Amino acid sequence: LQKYMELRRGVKSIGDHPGYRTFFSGSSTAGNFLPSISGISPGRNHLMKRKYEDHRRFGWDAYSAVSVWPRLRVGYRLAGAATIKEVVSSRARFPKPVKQYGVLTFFGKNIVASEGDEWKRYRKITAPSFSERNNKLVWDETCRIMMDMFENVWRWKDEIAVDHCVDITLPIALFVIGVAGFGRRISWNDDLKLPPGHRMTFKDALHIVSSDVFIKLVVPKWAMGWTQRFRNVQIAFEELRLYMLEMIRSRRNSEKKEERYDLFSSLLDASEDTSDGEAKLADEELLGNIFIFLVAGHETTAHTLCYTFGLLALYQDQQEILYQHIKSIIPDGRMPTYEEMNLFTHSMAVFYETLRLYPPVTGIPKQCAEDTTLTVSNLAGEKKVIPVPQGTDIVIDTPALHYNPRYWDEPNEFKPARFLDKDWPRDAFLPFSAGARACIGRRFFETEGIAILTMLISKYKIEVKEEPQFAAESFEQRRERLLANRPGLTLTPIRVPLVFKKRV
Ligand code: HEM
Repeated sequence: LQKYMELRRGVKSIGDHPGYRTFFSGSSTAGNFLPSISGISPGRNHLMKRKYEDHRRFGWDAYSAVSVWPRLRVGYRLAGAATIKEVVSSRARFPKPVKQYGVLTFFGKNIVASEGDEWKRYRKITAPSFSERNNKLVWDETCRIMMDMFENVWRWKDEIAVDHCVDITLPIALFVIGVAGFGRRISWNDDLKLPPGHRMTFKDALHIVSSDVFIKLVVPKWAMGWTQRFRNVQIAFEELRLYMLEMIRSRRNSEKKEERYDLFSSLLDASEDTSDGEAKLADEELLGNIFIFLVAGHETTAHTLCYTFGLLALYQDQQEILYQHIKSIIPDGRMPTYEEMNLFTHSMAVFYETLRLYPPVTGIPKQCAEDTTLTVSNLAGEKKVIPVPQGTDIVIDTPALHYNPRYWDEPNEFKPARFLDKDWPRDAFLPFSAGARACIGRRFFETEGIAILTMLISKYKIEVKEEPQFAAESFEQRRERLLANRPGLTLTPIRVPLVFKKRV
């Protein structure tokens, strides 16, 4: 009865604006496991599963979500471009709920898990690291990694089949962040000997930390010794920390400082330069921030590449358009250069269309800092002012925004050309968020992604791997199977089996 009264109070505080009324909130631990059950939980992964459908059902581009366990939570899920713009541009009124990110501070405080003056300081110190010189490094190193893969791993074979495309995209993204983030070249056939005093190579530590970070997030400290996998994760975290401290020490001690443009070195330099009176980063903060670049930049990139390859395998006509465009810029198949990056407009359009359909971050949380209101609208063009009490959870529902038919014609279709139109609706495309807290690594990803896509498509044709058990499926069934996803740290493709065929 008490919970029922709480629910009534919550619903009243938002003027009974339509939406979910459930026992568990969608973002609670239980809500992350339970399926959709009326009155109990909106369901696991419901933002991506429902896309725009809940907004259509509740009649507005913002619906409410009121839940009572373990405490009363009142929230809105936004899918209207103008309302979202208002939220992301008012950082003081709608700050980031940093408590939800506390678990990302194992190595130290950082730019993702902070707000207010602390965040401002981190952003100011880290932003210059994402420089033009770093982008060029990203481009050159990505091309080198791809060439290394063609020559030494694929050995220019006519056909390469993979059971799950992330088996390729995760290592590529890891190698790029390894060199452009940490300043350490690691490669496909890396058989580095274990350095003295270490229990794991840098490559293994980086790989385990970035792919199993969720274990560290969900398993309590006292249970980390329970299984071999947990133990390895624990060791990998300790080892990565050790490697990073060694890197800091060796660079501080080296007499002649060579010019380096990886994020780690730039951050180290910036944190030592206190000429403008800014307090320098403590070692813990340096570790915290560089670690967060690894977490934020690895999986997002790898999963986006995986969806891109999957979509191009399904839509052969789109792949051919892309191939012809790439060929028109590098007809002789040579290595593309960083200076040419902006010419690959079709490659960028393919990425944007992939990110529209499969945004890696499906809900961007904000919290309301004061009693206020928001204006929302709907498909019929009606407007309404809704009350937003202090403490309301706001979620920018990227899948709903990206599939909202007000902005996107045939939203379920894969049509990269929509991004070639100079008037495409920028405010309705938020895979990198927007405003002051937008992704700082956007250009890093775009540089890396375009280099990978351009090199791969110019040399190989991507097809769906044929498997006898799926021989009779329709195109729609095949698309659904290939692009099926589950929630993880970021939206995670389940299994994308592909074949890469060498172009003649
Ligand atoms: C497809 C690729 C990527 C996507 C879709 C993506 C998406 C996002 C989103 C949605 C946010 C806002 C998160 C929030 O408000 O909680 C964000 C923030 C951030 N991203 Fe990315 N990201 C990508 C790649 C990268 C890369 C490659 C890096 C670094 C190398 C990076 C570093 C960061 C950092 C440090 C922040 C926090 C910025 C701040 O709070 O000031 N991201 N990203």
